[in-house]
Amino acid sequence: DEMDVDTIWMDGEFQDWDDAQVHVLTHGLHYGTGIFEGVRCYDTADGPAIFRWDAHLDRFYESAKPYEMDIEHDREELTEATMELIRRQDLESCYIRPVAFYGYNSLGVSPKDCPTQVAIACWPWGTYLGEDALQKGVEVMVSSWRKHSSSQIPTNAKTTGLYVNSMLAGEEARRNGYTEAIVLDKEGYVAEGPGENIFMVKDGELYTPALSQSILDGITRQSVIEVARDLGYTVHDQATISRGQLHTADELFFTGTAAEVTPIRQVDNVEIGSGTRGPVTEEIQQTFFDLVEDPSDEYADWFTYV
Ligand SMILES: Cc1[nH+]cc(COP(=O)(O)O)c(CN[C@@H](CCC(=O)O)C(=O)O)c1O
Repeated sequence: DEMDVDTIWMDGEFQDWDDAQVHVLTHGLHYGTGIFEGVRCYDTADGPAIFRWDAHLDRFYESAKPYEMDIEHDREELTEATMELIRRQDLESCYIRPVAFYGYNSLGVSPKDCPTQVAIACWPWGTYLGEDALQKGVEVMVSSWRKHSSSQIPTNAKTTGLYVNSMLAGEEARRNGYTEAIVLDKEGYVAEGPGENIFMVKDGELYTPALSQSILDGITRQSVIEVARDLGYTVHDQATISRGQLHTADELFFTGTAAEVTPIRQVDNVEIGSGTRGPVTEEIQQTFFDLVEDPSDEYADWFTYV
């Protein structure tokens, strides 16, 4: 059914979608000084539920800290606003985008007297990397652009300005006929995707780059680590993965709120394992989707019902 969205919460009020606007001299527009979240609400067996809302809220407030952004709305207000947005628009499942940014006052790199603005929008968002991506996997290339280093910018903060690096890498891949990129860190080790974390399967064990490797501490990454260990897998969650290991991996997959669990079937035209979704990837993907469809008691606290 056509779920149209028409409302955005902005600075404490619900506004019509088209009225939720900012001035062209907004600090965040000129200098990338915004922080944001990507969260999914799933239509579970017991109704719409937001996946790991508390962890996403934690990260939202943490991301603001390096930039001294003062988010003047507390967790309860942001939670209530989000629930109301979902209810008002009859969204059973949706993608939720909270954003905070330095607004309009004076221009100049220092945001000195610019207000911090906050907005939340929700919309239906299907499979992030294409319809058959979840089943068949995607073809990626290793980008010629490297990830910014955590010594140059807080890569653990989900900062809007960081995503020019993601756009450069992702668009380079798509210009070359691939669905997505894999981005190496400045030392040349595997970091993550433009909008996803990455996992490698080798000899039945899972590996994912260390948080020190200039990557975002993904909440889906955290969830997959826990679920995989509960399934009995050994998970090396502070791994260093070289580019060469990408080609000799048995399996590779992306994780992310938007990407969920997406298999990678080729890197730079080299087939990975069987050249399609691998068995470990399939088991973890299936467990993830079963979980968000019908939450089990074990992970009950990962779900905030609308
Ligand atoms: C750079 C990056 N790394 C890892 C992740 C995975 O994090 P998590 O969602 O907490 O598991 C994301 C999420 N990317 C968000 C934005 C996507 C977009 O296109 O915008 C997302 O998946 O919502 C990233 O942007």
